[in-house]
Amino acid sequence: MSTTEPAVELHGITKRFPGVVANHDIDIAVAAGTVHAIVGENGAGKSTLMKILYGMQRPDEGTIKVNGEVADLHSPSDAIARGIGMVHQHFMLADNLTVLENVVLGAEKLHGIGGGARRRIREISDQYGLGVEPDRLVEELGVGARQRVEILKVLYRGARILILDEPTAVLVPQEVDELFANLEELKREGLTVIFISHKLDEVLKVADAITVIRRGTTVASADPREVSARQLAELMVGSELPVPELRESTATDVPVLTVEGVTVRDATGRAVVDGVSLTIHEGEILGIAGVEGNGQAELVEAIMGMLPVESGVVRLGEDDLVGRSTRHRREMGIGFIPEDRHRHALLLESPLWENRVLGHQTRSPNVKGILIDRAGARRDTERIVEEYDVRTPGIDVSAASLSGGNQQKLIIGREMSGNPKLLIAAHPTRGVDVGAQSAIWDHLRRARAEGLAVLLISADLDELIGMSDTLRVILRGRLVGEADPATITPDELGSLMTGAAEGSVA
Ligand SMILES: Nc1ncnc2c1ncn2[C@@H]1O[C@H](COP(=O)(O)OP(=O)(O)OP(=O)(O)O)[C@@H](O)[C@H]1O
Repeated sequence: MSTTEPAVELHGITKRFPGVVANHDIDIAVAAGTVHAIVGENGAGKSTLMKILYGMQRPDEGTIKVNGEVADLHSPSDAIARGIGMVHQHFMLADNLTVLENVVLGAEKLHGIGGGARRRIREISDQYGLGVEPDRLVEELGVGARQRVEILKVLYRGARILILDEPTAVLVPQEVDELFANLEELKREGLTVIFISHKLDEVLKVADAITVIRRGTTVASADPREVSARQLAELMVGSELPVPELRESTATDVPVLTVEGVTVRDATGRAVVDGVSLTIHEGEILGIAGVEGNGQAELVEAIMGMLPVESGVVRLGEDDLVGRSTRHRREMGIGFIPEDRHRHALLLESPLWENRVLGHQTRSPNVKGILIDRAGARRDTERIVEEYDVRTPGIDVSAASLSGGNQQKLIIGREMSGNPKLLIAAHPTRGVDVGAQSAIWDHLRRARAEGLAVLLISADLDELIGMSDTLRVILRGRLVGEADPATITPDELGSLMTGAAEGSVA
């Protein structure tokens, strides 16, 4: 470890929200020129801490030092002025603009909007091996390339300290390797990277130092050369490292979901889902692997009735779903965990118990006659909070006040209630810590043993391989391959997903 001044020192940081102490007396020193990982359970306080360091939130107590100087950060622009940049998990780029336009937006004063800016972008791209082309349209770029644009955007503004929020959640293994190579470049140039991750094996691979946060406070510093993923998980949650595994098949030959020749077109007439056929049986989990943006989201939306299908058949059991509303489909027995929980699964400003009712307002225990049964809904929300370990001070706080992982646990509890026949699960454990993830996998396994059919979409290839009975690969809207989850490795699956390998891997 370097003996120079730490790039960032957080000392005695405390942040309170009504009913919750999100950060309590946190001390962290991040050495300059290193990659420093922050790990911890859902709700441990990681995002809050990063928001404080990026000036988005003010601590109630404590001091922040940047390069040895006390920094009073009132806003992200204060943070940027100190050389701190943040790359959010949800990319914030405008699709219909070029890379250059995206990068200079709001930073026109630095190098203009023309040749000077283009030169600077090329310079940064070359310096750190980012491979960013200033004149490409962002919509033409894959996920990994977009992330590199986000990183470049931050560097363009002069950041020497980068905060990355779960940067690998959306990447396939090959892209993760590329990102890590980029981080090495940044380090070599003396930059400092702080990142949050739930993927402990990746943390061990790339971090120089690890800080574990538990229930709002720093409980340990771990040396990645000396701890195992299991030990790290134990430091975080005090329990064993789970593995997603289900080998004994419970699949029957009773079809629950039948999709035949389904095609969906986007506004420009392009087939985003192109003649997709699949069947999921009782007790079967069918996983779909694909690089984001290859039609899996549209397939899910077509099955849920959120996008019209141009042709093809979608059946639940014997019942034709085409033309039915999303609400009707839910009432027929489909649970739905959408990809974008903020847009499609939660009313952020509403209390947890109202979110329990959302999408389930016509079903027990939420109704009595034709009226909402407030007491019934509240009781059932308490049950979900208990069974799914949703960390919250109560069921009357707003969904917005929960940490990301705890919001997700609430949604899963809601969608698993009422014993659905089919569960459509898009990235069910994204942003969820290892302990909660294993609990969710257990819930899914149990429901599967009782006959639940699941369509699983996930960017977490270990989850996809570990949980699926049947594994299909989607590429440019078509199902292009089938893989055997018992034998395929994440790397092989990643190659199928990017089209680098053809056909099926037995
Ligand atoms: N704006 C807010 N209002 C009230 N409580 C909040 C707010 N933001 C965060 N909290 C609470 O602070 C605690 C820490 O949340 P934070 O989002 O920092 O956790 P996290 O470690 O990032 O979790 P995750 O891994 O689930 O994203 C949680 O109990 C959360 O409910």
